[in-house]
Amino acid sequence: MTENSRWKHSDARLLDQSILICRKIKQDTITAGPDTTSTVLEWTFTELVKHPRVQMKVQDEVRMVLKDKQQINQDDIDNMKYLKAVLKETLRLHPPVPTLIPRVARQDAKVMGYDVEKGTRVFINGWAIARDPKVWDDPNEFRPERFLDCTIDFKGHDFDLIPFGAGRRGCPGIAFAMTTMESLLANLLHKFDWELPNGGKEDDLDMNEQPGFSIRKKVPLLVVATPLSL
Ligand code: HEM
Repeated sequence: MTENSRWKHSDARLLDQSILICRKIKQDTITAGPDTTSTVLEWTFTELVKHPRVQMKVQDEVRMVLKDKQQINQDDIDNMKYLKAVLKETLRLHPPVPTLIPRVARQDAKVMGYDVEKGTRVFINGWAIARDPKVWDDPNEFRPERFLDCTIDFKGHDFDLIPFGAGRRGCPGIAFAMTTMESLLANLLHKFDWELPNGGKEDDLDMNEQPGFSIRKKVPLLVVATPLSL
């Protein structure tokens, strides 16, 4: 093998590896993206139908900001503080990846007095952390107002709220996910009112969770959308 062909061989291997990594990223992105965002939106509508007061309040905000506008832009979304609080509260109560992605300890460590041996598989229960009564008042209540005057955010700096994980392997899709969910939610609340079919009552809603890649509703949500102009 000539010097030149050796280089070609290693180049080809590098290229193969890069293609594999790109495929993996694409695969992760395709599976991690739509499933999680649609799960959060389904829970958001479930909570809004269950809490008509909140639905009315967030619709008032969206309709006041948008008026007759048909196209939403980022400035409009930035003026929707309550809509952002509604999404945050949904992510707190219904994080779609509740125990994050497991980690393996690369070396022996001591965490808050506990010994974690090298090789231990560690799950972080973000779901339980976000319902910890030591941190959250009425932790099981859906109350978006708690986020109006609160600096706790979900970007990985406040460990009380980590629906997107944190650190080097935290979710890279956070900005994309939030922009998608905020604009979808604003559009759907701007144009439609949402209620249960056949005069169903809020208490009839099944709030059970279905385990899977993301924690969806066990019974899919069925709602009636009434266009605003009717
Ligand atoms: C509401 C929407 C989403 C939620 C709640 C969410 C949540 C998460 C969580 C909890 C992790 C694990 C982080 C950790 O263990 O620290 C993760 C990883 C990941 N997410 Fe998301 N995600 C969402 C949307 C998206 C979107 C839209 C994309 C892509 C466009 C995406 C791509 C990824 C990828 C590629 C990883 C693996 C990162 C790595 O292993 O380094 N996610 N996500």
